[in-house]
Amino acid sequence: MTSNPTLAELAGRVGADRDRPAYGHDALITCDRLVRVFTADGVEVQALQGLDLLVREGELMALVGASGSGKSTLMNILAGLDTPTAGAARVAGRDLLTMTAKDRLAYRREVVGFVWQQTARNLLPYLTSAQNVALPMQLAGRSRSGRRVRAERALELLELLEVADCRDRRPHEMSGGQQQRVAIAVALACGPSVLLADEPTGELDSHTAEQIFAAFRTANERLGTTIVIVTHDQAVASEVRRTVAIRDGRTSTEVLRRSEVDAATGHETVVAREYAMLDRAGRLQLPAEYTKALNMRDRVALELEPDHIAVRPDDSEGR
Ligand SMILES: Nc1ncnc2c1ncn2[C@@H]1O[C@H](COP(=O)(O)OP(=O)(O)OP(=O)(O)O)[C@@H](O)[C@H]1O
Repeated sequence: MTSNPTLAELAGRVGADRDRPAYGHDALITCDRLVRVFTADGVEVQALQGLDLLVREGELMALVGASGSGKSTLMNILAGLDTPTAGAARVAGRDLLTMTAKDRLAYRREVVGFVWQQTARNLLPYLTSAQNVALPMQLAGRSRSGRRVRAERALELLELLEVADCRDRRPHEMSGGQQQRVAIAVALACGPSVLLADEPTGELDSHTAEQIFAAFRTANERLGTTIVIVTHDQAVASEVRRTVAIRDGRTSTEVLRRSEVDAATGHETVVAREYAMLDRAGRLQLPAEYTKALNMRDRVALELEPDHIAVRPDDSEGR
């Protein structure tokens, strides 16, 4: 490293920084230092504290985190139901902070689809499955394409999600798992760029939860829809290639999984690796179990090595 850069070198660095593409320029979902503060009874709660997240087009990913870590707050913002206090959030080129009420309505109808935990919140009780799936198309002004075309698309989606046999049933005539599959079809009706699901398997047993997860995967693979699922269910979380953990209103760690094929046996195994998120200010959240194991608190010692940075317990005592 040069300790005294020349003026030309400094100018070169500034130029390189300016030409670097903006954060998240190629992502479908970009959250940049997202903040959401709630005030209840005069007390401020910082639900999101500068959260950074990038999701690329076509991803199927899970968000996990303890109760109260900010998952639902983030989902409500991405769904266009709530507005952040500060920071930036963009989905499919739409700026979620500056959208007008009219743009927000169009965004909710055309860009995002959602599936909630409570099966009852996803479907209208007095409509059949086919009518529930056709309704968003009608509301989005696709009536010009005609009732028959909407009914055909509704049936196609119910077939894709393997609940075509439920097309004439109302929600109370179906199991929880069937209702959630129909809910996914409703969420996909207008061909959204992003499908958001907040604990979609929370009310289901583990076997049904697996089937619902398979339905999300089908939607992701066959329709190319980008899907973000909030879940407490470790089994569901480990089914996806990427799981991002949220802690205290920030993304903290990320697990990436990839398949490896053994050249000799041809066996495929999934290898998982955990990463910590480094934010744009250089902040890093160390997993609590790591810091506890080495009794690290308040201050740690850092050393820059040629190919890594070592983080050691505070050794300043007695020096
Ligand atoms: N409307 C609100 N008014 C005041 N505080 C709120 C509001 N919504 C959420 N919070 C607070 O913000 C924090 C994050 O809540 P959030 O619901 O996003 O967490 P979560 O990770 O989804 O939790 P859970 O897994 O229990 O659903 C919590 O401290 C919560 O009490």
